[in-house]
Amino acid sequence: MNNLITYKSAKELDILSQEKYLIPSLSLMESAARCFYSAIKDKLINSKLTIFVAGSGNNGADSLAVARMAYCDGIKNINIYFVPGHQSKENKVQYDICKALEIPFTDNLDSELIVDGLIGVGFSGELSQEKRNIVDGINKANYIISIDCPSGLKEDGNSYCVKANETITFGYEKVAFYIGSNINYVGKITTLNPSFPLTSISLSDNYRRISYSDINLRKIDDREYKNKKGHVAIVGGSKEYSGAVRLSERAVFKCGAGLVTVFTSPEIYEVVANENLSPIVKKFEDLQSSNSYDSLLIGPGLTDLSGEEVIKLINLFNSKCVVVDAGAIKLLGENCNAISDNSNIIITPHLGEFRALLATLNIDSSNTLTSLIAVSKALKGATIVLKSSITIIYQKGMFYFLNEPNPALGVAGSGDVLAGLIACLKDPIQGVLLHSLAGRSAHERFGFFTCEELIDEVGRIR
Ligand SMILES: NC(=O)C1=CN([C@@H]2O[C@H](COP(=O)(O)OP(=O)(O)OC[C@H]3O[C@@H](n4cnc5c(N)ncnc54)[C@H](O)[C@@H]3O)[C@@H](O)[C@H]2O)[C@H](O)CC1
Repeated sequence: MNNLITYKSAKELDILSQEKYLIPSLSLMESAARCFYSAIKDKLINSKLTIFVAGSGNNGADSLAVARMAYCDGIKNINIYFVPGHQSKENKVQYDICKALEIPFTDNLDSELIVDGLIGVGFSGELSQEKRNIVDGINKANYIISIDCPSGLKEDGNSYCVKANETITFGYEKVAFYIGSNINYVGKITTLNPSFPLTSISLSDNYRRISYSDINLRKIDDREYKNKKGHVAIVGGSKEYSGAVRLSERAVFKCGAGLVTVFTSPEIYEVVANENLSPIVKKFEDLQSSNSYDSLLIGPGLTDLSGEEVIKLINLFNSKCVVVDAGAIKLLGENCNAISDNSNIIITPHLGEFRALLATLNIDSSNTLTSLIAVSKALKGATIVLKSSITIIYQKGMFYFLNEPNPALGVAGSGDVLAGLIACLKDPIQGVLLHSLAGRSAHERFGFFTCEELIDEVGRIR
């Protein structure tokens, strides 16, 4: 798990390094520029002309410092494109050095390689038209390397910004990289530590990037009997969507559960009961107690229950893990007040379902992270798994991001499998990681795949 930080915290890190740990600002900047220069030196040598874009803040100062290091190292095919404004004191120092060294300045952005130091984590609000024109000019280059973050990258998505091929960021990756479609503007990410005393500073930020190395599935003992391996109740299925509940059920078994009971619509009871040999199959009305079950998954293919009926079942499992997916998610909004306190709900919406939920709950949708907090609060502290090419999990005040895009996972039934895994493991992070890893492995094995193949891959990995 890696920390991610907001722009505000990145600035705090800078200030703490200077004020508490007495590292001079120019010394941090020198280290930042030095490690940045080492990382891009080969590209500078091989470029006919590199333009260093420098704004008037410390991001611009970094750009000036890197340009100076390259120049002093004998790389003369560089120009500086300086954007005047209210200059920080470090910027003034770096600017004066570049002028004294007579490094050429230009007002032309035509170049195959651009180092983008227009604005870093000091960015707020919107870019002026003048800055947008500069961003457009930068974006015409063949290759762009952004310092710390692409200039103009907003923390709430919807950015008008530099589209970098690479971003070399200082200290920690920034949360902004993983919001909305921002990742498309960041390019390859490298994280360098200039000399921030990272291990001495405890950040209050609640953002983590998760990866496959965080997979930590409960080991199933050799002698474990089916009752010990977990019993999952699944409520779902309708005449229109009879496959969803079956995919969830198979995913639960392949994930290691010993027992699954499916509660389904009377209309498809025969189909589900006859075509599936492993689960116990019952009708919706038969679910009267949570006693025999470890968790509940409600929603796959569900169309025939009312909001009141869904909430009643969720509340029945009040003290246990409840995963709410697909057809049940849309019923939550209008009935959220009826959800019991202290429930352990995990909802798994895709972006469309999440937007619909925001509309029903009358929550502002302009900032993904704040809207996740608001939805969780409205649903009595629910955990939210927001599914997209970057999955965001919001749980108990923490945000977890998984950035493992896989076009093959965007296939009918993929969400039913994920919901099944989370219900079986009773852990959204482990469920999301296992689903993603199985998707990657299935993609390598089959190319594009069906969910039956994905489920088999879950069994192999588990
Ligand atoms: N020791 C250090 O100082 C280190 C700094 N690093 C680098 O510093 C930047 C952060 O620098 P800061 O001066 O705080 O801010 P920026 O340069 O990112 O931006 C300020 C600059 O941008 C202008 N601005 C802000 N918002 C807008 C807007 N909406 N439209 C137009 N212009 C805007 C503002 O007016 C200022 O001129 C960090 O990213 C690092 O690159 C290193 O971390 C090393 C140590």
